[in-house]
Amino acid sequence: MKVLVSGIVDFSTIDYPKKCSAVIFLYDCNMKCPYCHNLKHILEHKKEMTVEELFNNIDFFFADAIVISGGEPTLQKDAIIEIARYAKEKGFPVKIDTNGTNPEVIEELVKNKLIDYVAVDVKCKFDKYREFTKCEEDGEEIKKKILKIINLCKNNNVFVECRTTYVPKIMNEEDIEEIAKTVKDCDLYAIQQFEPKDAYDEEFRKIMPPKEEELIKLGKIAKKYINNVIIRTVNGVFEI
Ligand SMILES: C[S@@+](CC[C@H](N)C(=O)[O-])C[C@H]1O[C@@H](n2cnc3c(N)ncnc32)[C@H](O)[C@@H]1O
Ligand code: SF4
Repeated sequence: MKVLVSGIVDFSTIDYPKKCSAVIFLYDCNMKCPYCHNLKHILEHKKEMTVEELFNNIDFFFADAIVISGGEPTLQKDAIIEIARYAKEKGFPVKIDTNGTNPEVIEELVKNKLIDYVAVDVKCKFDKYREFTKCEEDGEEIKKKILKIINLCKNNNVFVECRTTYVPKIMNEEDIEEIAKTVKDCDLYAIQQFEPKDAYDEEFRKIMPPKEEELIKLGKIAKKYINNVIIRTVNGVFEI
């Protein structure tokens, strides 16, 4: 089985909450989020390797967990199943970052007990989804898929985080309120501070990141519907 890999980070303290993780960035994506700081790198870097070669390329001196990210990792179903199995055999907890478009892939991981933590991005209000992310699905389809992932995780004791990267002017309080109402059953909702530096769309590189006070205000809106809400900023993680 070959995996298409765009990059590896041996050691991260921010990608798997409360753990030091190695992060595997898989090639390609089925969305084109204008704010994405990974997409350009992902599309420009593609290395084919076996799962064994992939793990031989990771320095496990510090890492005690594996994060499978990208790009959109669920586009490589067989590869992520093999990566997760390999990681579990070595005793590592496994987290996946996904845009939620392939719940059947998450189901396969969950049902085979290959995953411990699922982080699903909820990009914006659902009626803006197709225009904002250039995805194939309409907002209602995306909503059903995200809810399916939340249910799957909840029913199988897998921790499920939903998260939104908040871009000022493009998004507003209404987006956060609608998202929070929809994903209210998740274990954790995170509002992430947009970082403009490497945004895929150059117009987004000119947008200032939201201030912490703005994110706290949005967090309080989400908190009306969800118990466990945090904001993630360059300065750290703050509970609301
Ligand atoms: C690059 S995505 C990869 C996984 C998956 N495709 C997804 O969208 O969740 C990983 C995380 O980075 C976040 N992200 C992307 N661009 C960002 C930016 N410019 N500032 C802050 N977070 C960003 C996404 O919202 C997502 O939570
Ligand atoms: S944020 Fe995720 S879904 Fe959006 S373009 Fe980047 S990798 Fe793809």
